[in-house]
Amino acid sequence: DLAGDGADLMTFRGAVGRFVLPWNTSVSPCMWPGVTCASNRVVSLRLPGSGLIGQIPEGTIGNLSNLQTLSLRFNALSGPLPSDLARCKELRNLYLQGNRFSGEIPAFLSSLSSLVRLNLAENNFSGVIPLALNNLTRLGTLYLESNHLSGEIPELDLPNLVQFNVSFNRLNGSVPSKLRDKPANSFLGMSLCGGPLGLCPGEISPAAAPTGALPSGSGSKLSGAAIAGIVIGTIAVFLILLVILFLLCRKKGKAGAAKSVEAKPPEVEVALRDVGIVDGFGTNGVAPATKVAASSAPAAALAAKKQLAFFGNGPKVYDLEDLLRASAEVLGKGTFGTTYKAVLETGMMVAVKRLRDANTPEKEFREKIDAIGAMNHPNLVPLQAYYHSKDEKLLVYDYMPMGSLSSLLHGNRGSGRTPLSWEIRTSIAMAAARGIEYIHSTSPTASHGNIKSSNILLTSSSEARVSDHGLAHLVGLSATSNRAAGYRAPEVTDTRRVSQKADVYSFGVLLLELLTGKAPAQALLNEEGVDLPRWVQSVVHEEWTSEVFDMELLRYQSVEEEMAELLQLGVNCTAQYPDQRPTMSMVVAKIEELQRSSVEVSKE
Ligand SMILES: Nc1ncnc2c1ncn2[C@@H]1O[C@H](COP(=O)(O)OP(=O)(O)OP(=O)(O)O)[C@@H](O)[C@H]1O
Repeated sequence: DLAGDGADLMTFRGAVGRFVLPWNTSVSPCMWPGVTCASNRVVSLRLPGSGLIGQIPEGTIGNLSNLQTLSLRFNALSGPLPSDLARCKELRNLYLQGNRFSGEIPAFLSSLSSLVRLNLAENNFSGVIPLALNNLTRLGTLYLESNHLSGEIPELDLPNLVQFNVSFNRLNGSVPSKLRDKPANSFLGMSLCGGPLGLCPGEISPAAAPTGALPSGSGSKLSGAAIAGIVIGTIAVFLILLVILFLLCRKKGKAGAAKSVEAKPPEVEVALRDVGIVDGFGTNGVAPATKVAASSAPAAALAAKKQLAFFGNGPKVYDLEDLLRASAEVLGKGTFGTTYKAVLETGMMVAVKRLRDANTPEKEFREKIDAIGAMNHPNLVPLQAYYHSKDEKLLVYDYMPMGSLSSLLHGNRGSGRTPLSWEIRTSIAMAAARGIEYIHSTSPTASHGNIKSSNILLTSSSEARVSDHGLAHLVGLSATSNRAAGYRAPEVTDTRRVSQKADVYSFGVLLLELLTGKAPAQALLNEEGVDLPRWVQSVVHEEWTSEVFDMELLRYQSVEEEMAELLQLGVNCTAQYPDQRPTMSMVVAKIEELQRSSVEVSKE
């Protein structure tokens, strides 16, 4: 049980990390840095580069029988591996690279049949590579480089092996047939032969073999005319493809422009007032394509009487009249109404949200909006001002020029796309988590109520900020607001009563979205999306395969553990029962830890 796991971990700490592991027995082991639990057992222990030193005793980690991931890479651990590690039958990932482990590669490793990743590189292991590793039929990664292994490489036949390296050992002989598709840099620093390393002495090249299946040059020489035909044909096909591509791009460009969230300025400039705001002409719809009649005199008089209410002590650089004169462009239509980008005559840009169906009584509205306006945090989109009348409610926010995380992740997946790096993704996760943590810190019942990727907006320097805070409570989300469906915690039946733990659930979905690149159910207009928590868990249940991650993250091999941990955090946040989910403060602490460890890895 968990208490037993905790005691074993403390013994482990006493032996190899007494002064470096800040584990506190007054809290659950699941809260200790590096420890992850599931179903009340420790399932992963990740202590990369933590200053651990010495030999791991028996009866410590070996007792963690539910362990799936053990990462002790880049420490100063030495001696043989404890033999009771053989009892960790659930182990999938074993990262021990960069230590001083010695002795033979233990035979028991071959009995850990769940292993998917095994990394023993950069240690002092000696002896031969055991043939019994062939029992590990799920193995996808086998890294053994920079040890003192000797003898020939055995006939390894691992159907799922993708990553393989035995460089810089003392191996000899030839590369076994089933490993000949691996690149030459899997076998560096030794005098091996065969496969990618060239022919072994006495070996005949398959191409030179008289009955070789591959066509060899001399027998099938092409005539000059045939070659010319092929060249001309290829060029013609290429040109046709180019024309098709060009036509497709043009078509897509046109369609995209109509749909785009970050729409181009409309051809005919429309003032905010012209969409019917304040003077009551409009229907809260999309900006008309052509300029509509100038506002009527009564409307102007109304506007003159009414004023914007500003928050904060900064200079009030515009008034309602300036705002109504600003040129407007629809950014999108959301749950609460339509949002416009307004460019004031001074060139200042703001986002104006025109609330739909906001028939909250004035007093209550003002109280709630004052509370929203008083929120001040670097990871929240600041509410600058608001306007309230019986028929019209406007909220004026800072304009976020880089748009939303949703459009960044799912918009423009074509060739012109700039991939979202691991660093940007983690910093967005960090910023969003801090924004939500701040909201939760304002009162024990305070929540955002509508966390999703279209409500995470980015500043010009790609810093993320949470938007729409407080609106779910101000206006009340309609149960039919489907775009939030994929983010909604299972226990939420009344969308006005959203708890902090429901925000954690939505944030978990957002994390999974960031890592997989997939949109949750109904998050995108006209697209299906997937039930992300269920999908991730089904893939992960099979194996921690890289398939679950966004293709754009696959090049960040060095931080694959951090990625897996962030994914696990997303899974934990989307636990079915609210009290099994972490708090936002715990989430923030975990992401901070992962960010630190990513930076350390990148320095290695
Ligand atoms: N302050 C802002 N700066 C820049 N763009 C914004 C701003 N606020 C909203 N947007 C953009 O306007 C679009 C519409 O936003 P809006 O908040 O009205 O709807 P939503 O986020 O799609 O859904 P919901 O209303 O449920 O939050 C969003 O896609 C977002 O990118």
